[in-house]
Amino acid sequence: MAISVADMMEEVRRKRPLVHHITNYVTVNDCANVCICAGGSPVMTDEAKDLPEMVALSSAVVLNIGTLNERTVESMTIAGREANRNDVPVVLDPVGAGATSYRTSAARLLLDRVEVSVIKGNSGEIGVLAGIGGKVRGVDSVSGSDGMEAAVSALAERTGAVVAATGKTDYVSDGRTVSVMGNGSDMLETVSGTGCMVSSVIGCYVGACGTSVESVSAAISVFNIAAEKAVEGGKVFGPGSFKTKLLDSVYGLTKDDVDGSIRMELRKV
Ligand SMILES: Nc1ncnc2c1ncn2[C@@H]1O[C@H](COP(=O)(O)OP(=O)(O)O)[C@@H](O)[C@H]1O
Ligand SMILES: Cc1ncsc1CCOP(=O)(O)O
Ligand SMILES: [Mg+2]
Repeated sequence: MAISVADMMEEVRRKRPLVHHITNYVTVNDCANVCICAGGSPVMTDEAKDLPEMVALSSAVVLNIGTLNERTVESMTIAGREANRNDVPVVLDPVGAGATSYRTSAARLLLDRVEVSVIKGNSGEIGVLAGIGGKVRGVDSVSGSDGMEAAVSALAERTGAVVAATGKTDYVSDGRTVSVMGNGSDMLETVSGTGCMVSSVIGCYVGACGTSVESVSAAISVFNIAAEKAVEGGKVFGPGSFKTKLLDSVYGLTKDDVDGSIRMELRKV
């Protein structure tokens, strides 16, 4: 029988996967904290000499190009290749792909150099990488979600990765199955880094439960249900209090919260 989202949440908390990140300097602390709240153990390092041992110890590697530069793209290549050698899943967050040609080519270069297990971006970034013409301004998607179900499936089929596109509706596919999810809160758009945080939570879930449409979807659902619960608590007065409540809510989410709120549909491609 397939393992439920609530059971995967418990599995992550039980296994406490070590999630290695090379990520951006805007949201790095939020990624570390959400990783702990979700049940994982974060570590951030991008020094080439530190990478082989750290990656070998890790349950997952998250590569986030939000504040990329020539040195960190090389570090991401080293970390990704070490992860491949050690059978450690790699999550790529192509932040800002499509906004500039440098970001788009860096995302493509990493996909060429590294066997990536999960590609997770907003709908604009995934639209660009899938070739359906998403629009990205800075790090934000300015495209709608038209065609995303086909886009995630096509990119998954082309790359062999599980592909996730986030937004008001979230889509995840491995090229055979697509999951379509409707949890979340529009408050998530008022805080920088919620997409980066989702990538860290995905790192926890693939690290503890393996890479699949189900585990990636579970991570997104847990994060988005936590956002709903944060707002329902009545103590959110704006983006600042929302971010604090969001972390509390990821930390305290119960199996009943998940089972009572989840909005996820699995479809065959
Ligand atoms: N309008 C919305 N309503 C509900 N959830 C949203 C909305 N926009 C984004 N989200 C959620 O916020 C998180 C970040 O998604 P997104 O804004 O697409 O990424 P990014 O921050 O990388 O641009 C995801 O969990 C996504 O499902
Ligand atoms: C604002 C900004 N600039 C470079 S990285 C970054 C954070 C992006 O976070 P997210 O992808 O979660 O919106
Ligand atoms: Mg993002």
